[in-house]
Amino acid sequence: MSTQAPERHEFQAEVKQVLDIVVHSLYTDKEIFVRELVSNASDATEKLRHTQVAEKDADIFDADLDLEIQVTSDEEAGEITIRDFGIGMTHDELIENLGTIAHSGSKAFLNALKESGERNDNLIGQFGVGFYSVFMVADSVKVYTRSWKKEGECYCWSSDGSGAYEIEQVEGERRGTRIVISLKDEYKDFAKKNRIEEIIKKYSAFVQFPVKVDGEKLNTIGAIWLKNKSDVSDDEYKEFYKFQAKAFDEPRFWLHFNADAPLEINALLYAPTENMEGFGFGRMEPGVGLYCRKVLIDSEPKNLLPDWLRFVRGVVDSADLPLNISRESMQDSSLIQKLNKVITKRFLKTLEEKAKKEPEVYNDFWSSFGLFLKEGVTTDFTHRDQLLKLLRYESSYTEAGTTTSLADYLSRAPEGQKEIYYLFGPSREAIESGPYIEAFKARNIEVLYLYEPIDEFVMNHARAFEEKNFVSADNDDIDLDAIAPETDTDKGEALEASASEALCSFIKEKLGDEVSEVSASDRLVGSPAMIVNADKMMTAQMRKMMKAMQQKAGGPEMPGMGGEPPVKLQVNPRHPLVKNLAALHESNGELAGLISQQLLDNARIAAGLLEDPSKMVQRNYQILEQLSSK
Ligand SMILES: Nc1ncnc2c1ncn2[C@@H]1O[C@H](COP(=O)(O)OP(=O)(O)OP(=O)(O)O)[C@@H](O)[C@H]1O
Repeated sequence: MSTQAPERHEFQAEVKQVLDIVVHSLYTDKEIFVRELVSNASDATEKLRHTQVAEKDADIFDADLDLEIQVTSDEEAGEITIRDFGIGMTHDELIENLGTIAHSGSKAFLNALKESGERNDNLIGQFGVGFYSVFMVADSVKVYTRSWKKEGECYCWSSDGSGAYEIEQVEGERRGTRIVISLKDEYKDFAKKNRIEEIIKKYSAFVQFPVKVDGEKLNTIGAIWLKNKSDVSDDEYKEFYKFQAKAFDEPRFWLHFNADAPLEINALLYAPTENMEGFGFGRMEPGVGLYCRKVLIDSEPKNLLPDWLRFVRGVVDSADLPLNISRESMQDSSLIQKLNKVITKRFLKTLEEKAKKEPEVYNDFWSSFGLFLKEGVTTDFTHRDQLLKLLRYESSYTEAGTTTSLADYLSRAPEGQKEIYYLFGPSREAIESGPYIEAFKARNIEVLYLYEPIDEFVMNHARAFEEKNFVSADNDDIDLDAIAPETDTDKGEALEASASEALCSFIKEKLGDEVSEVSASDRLVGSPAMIVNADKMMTAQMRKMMKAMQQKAGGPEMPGMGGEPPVKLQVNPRHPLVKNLAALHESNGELAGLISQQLLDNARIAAGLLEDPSKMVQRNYQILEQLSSK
């Protein structure tokens, strides 16, 4: 019997949007509404169980109820009821949870919808619209609920899925939530007992509480992470991944292990196939659930794994966890730190083994998730050495699209090579057509190719691998001749030393403050000139990137970042253009001056340093004009 008149509430605008799409969608797997509601029932029951164990003297309403999920149906009336004895909801929680879009699933759905820019029914299946999915099949839905807190009332929330819902106070509900679904005529089939049984078996095999249809328990698999590996089939592992991570992809691989020391741990960790961050869905939240003897402590514990492993999904169960500890203090506890250490180490070891025994699987993983490992190198000192072994890069030795490890790189390096060389560029083609690689190629010295902005930070943070420093190949004081002689010695005559000196001082005079030094170099083979970097800490690219970041942020200038610092220019005394210039600067100083300027700008382009080409284009015309007049 109602003690107050029903209240009418409008759904929040975003919920209306979701409901409109859900109700009118042509998505074919309508049955997923059962999965969503059973999963909500299970979550609510988990929360209740956690309260029971964590707060020994919590005053729980209806404390003696069994923790199970009951499903009943009435085929004739076209009705399904899903009931749990979980935490239930108060009046305000009903409004917050079922009237707004505060929860994760529907939010991700709306974002994905915006991203894909068009109506895409499949997104419902991929992201799950949670509770609202019931309106794909229901005419009306009633949610009877009673919160676990001793003091409280029972309520009935009801809606037909159009713009509004009602909340009414009712009497006599037990603790938890009872959802009564009145099916649309065309979906009355779902109320058939065998149909609902089939759906529950399909989607709810891993639910941690008994799911009973008309009193008969259907789900039997339960906590597979506590089982022996030999008792779990690959299909069960895959299904559990989809269930636990609410994933729509397959797992790439998984790691199932238990340990007794220093802590008792049962863990099942998955590497997903898809990198959702790569799809532009924003930063992933950690998704490895933390359990103590099957009791969920926290589904998204923050510090259980390092941040750069946030793509990993799965379950960690430790019998050593104290249950009566708040989630907040749990996050920083030394126990979590210990778990973190053990699990991270094991996961990294698995990656190392994959790389060794199944290189294709690892390389595939690397191309989707390598960025996370690179992030690890730059942020996680503890695991840096292990992570460095897992890095993969293209190089001047590999084919396009294939990569090398740092260890393999070193195994090929000539005896005298004390450093690991890399070049950063937008693509393989860009790096290979630039001037920097020439001298290395001419001596068969391998250079790693870095394509992503984070790579330079990786090199900078890591500094060295197996005591060999990472050095950018555009650095000015690399003594290549000390490592290996040039293989092709037939490069034509070089300018006389005196002529070359005279030319360098002419160029320096013409370029003024734009260059700090001009010198002849035998590092160049096919290019006339290049800019070399004298800053050991920062490559020119990195300097440019930091400056851009700074300008974007509108912050104060970092020291050493203001204006363009003068660059060091090296010219190739064997190159015909340079030889011509040596003769020209005596007969036609004006044209030789213009060509010197052009040489510098071309070298800037090759180094990725030319920001405004307009001056260069004007000068280019001047040069062409002078040449064409001859
Ligand atoms: N049976 C239930 N008992 C108690 N609370 C519930 C129940 N069903 C839903 N809720 C509440 O309503 C909220 C919204 O549910 P919904 O299924 O739409 O999203 P969700 O489960 O939070 O998100 P996701 O589907 O991404 O896990 C839940 O977060 C929960 O707080």
